[in-house]
Amino acid sequence: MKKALTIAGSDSSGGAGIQADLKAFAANGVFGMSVITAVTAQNTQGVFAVQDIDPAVIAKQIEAVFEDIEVDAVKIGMVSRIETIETIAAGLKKYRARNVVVDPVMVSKSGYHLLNPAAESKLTALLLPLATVVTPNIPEAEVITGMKITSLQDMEEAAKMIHCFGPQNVLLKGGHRTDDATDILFDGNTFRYFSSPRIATTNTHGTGCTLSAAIAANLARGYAVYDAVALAKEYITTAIAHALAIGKGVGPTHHFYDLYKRAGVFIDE
Ligand SMILES: Nc1ncnc2c1ncn2[C@@H]1O[C@H](COP(=O)(O)OP(=O)(O)OP(=O)(O)O)[C@@H](O)[C@H]1O
Ligand SMILES: Cc1ncc(COP(=O)(O)O)c(N)n1
Repeated sequence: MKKALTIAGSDSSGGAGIQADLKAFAANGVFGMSVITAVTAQNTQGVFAVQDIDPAVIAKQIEAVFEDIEVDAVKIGMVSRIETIETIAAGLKKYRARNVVVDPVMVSKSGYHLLNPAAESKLTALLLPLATVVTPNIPEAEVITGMKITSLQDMEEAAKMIHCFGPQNVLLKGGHRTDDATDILFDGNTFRYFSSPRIATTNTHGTGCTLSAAIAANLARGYAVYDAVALAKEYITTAIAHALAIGKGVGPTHHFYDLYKRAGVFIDE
């Protein structure tokens, strides 16, 4: 079994962060492992407290995993602050991590700053060059590039600019578009479009976490980047189409819809 590692924050409500990543890993056929960067007290309505994990403990978690287990892919999510980013970058370099998917998480759907704005440029400078794929959403791409993104042309332009920071591939996600949910993949030469209609649901907590973890799982299993993204896009679209009305706010996606359907366990919300 291939092994994938998520380096991210814990979401107590289970829809985003480490919890979403481990569910997405399991649903996409890999053994999931985790390095926790921060513990958040959050639910479908908001984030109420954050405790950053001591960088020495983050470094030890990375060491414990890589010294013992072959890591086939890594997904990076919430990285909170400068010390955390520096620790992760050093760890990934030390262990020559491969198939690295960086989700540059900045602000939660509920509006909480999961990344200290003072650390934004550090994330760009230290983590983007290590990425096989970086997966910004539109607001994150606007922060990274400093440009306003309102059209598919703007998305292409921003993807080109982000590629200059050193990732091998940029997947600019269109979840914040108003008409459809088109994501654009740029490998430095070619733009590839992954389109799906916009699904009318308010339950989209953790969509980006889930997509980036699924891409990492597919890379771990040996898929090329284009195929890894295409399969992950199908997976997230199904997870959103069958999203769960759990909690009083923005509910989570359904990480196991296809598996449950095949097993006849549970059909739909
Ligand atoms: N309403 C929707 N219908 C269909 N696809 C969607 C919808 N919302 C998001 N997506 C898709 O979900 C994936 C994640 O994109 P999104 O832009 O929501 O990420 P994100 O904002 O980083 O998510 P999060 O911060 O919640 O983890 C993309 O493939 C996007 O196109
Ligand atoms: C620990 C953690 N990581 C990432 C997100 C982003 O997810 P969303 O934008 O859906 O709130 C989150 N809310 N919490």
